[in-house]
Amino acid sequence: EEIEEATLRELRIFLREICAKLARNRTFYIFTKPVDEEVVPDYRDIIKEPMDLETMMTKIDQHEYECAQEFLCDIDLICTNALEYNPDRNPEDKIIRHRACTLRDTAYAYIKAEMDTDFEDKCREIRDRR
Ligand SMILES: COC(=O)N1C[C@@H]2C[C@@H]3O[C@]2(Cc2nccnc23)C1
Repeated sequence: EEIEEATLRELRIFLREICAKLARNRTFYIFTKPVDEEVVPDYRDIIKEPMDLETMMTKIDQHEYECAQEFLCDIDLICTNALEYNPDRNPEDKIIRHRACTLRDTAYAYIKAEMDTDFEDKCREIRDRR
């Protein structure tokens, strides 16, 4: 109902700012857009559920996140995809794995630092009720 819609609106505003801040960080450039299948033809043979920050921004606008935990699940997906597709000991793979882990840790830190725990609890209660 109306109070709940106001809460979800506030969540979307908060998540857009977190998502934009991550996308502005040049360390995370490789995660800002979907991996181009013309550039990397086998990517979608290996990674069954691609994810990136631009797709996440669209999901926010489509009301697909009802709490911060669901947003962080997609951050985790970006990270595990990168670890799975780039597993080798060569320098390029190591760099992208390090960037993926840094993206994950930075996202969790931003949300913990800037989100009221009882606001997240309220979002989860609304989600669980629906
Ligand atoms: C999240 O991004 C990734 O997991 N990848 C994996 C691909 C392998 C490597 O880096 C990527 C793009 C690319 N293009 C050309 C040649 N090699 C690469 C980005």
